[in-house]
Amino acid sequence: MSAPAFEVPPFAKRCLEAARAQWGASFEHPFVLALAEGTLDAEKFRFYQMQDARYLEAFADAASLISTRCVSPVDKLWFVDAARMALVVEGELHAGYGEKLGYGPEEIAAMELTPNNRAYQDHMISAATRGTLVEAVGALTPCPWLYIALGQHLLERLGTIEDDHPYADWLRMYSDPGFNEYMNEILGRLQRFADAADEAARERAVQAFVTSVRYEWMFWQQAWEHQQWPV
Ligand SMILES: Cc1ncc(C[n+]2csc(CCO)c2C)c(N)n1
Repeated sequence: MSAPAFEVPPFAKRCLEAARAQWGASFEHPFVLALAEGTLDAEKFRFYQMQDARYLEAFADAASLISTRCVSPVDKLWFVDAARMALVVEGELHAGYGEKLGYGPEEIAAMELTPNNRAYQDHMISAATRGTLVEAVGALTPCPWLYIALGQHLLERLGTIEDDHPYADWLRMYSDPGFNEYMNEILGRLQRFADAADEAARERAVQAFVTSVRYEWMFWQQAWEHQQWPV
């Protein structure tokens, strides 16, 4: 086992403990297993990536909204940067795959969101606008945390990511140790905002975190089944 890649403060531990079963389910999802093995159907990956491009816009909006609610300029700047990074860094990953898989910004903008994607986005934006600050950050945190934990876990399992692996760019992006600092920064803020809140607000933040972890699983699922609206 490698050393822990980043610090997990007590409140983040409490959140993770509350979401243990849902968190583990993502690691077992057939989409994730096939992605790691390189056997994932390209059409499923294309569907996922296009939905994800729109999801990242909502992540950036949630982070921007959170920045307006922070008091300290250092905290504001961190969330503004997180919004920017979601659009720029991950946008590059999407541009690369868009070229390979044949989709561009117009198709992404015109595409209908799946029910699960829409629900996840609405949950994050609702927590960012209607929740307390700790609840807003609680809803946002599973997004980077689960992917980075997953990326590091898959890298450990695969040993190395071969250049000819069809999803090498995706796997390399999320197993990049550069994200460890990002995780220390967001989990440290989650702790500080939890410390400044009352217990009722902390419990709501835990529940918002668990809900986002559920939606992370549902995001794999909507791509796996090419989810459609029932009517
Ligand atoms: C559904 C979904 N969940 C999580 C991520 C990963 N992610 C989104 S923003 C961010 C922080 C760095 O920009 C990370 C790691 C994703 N792409 N799609």
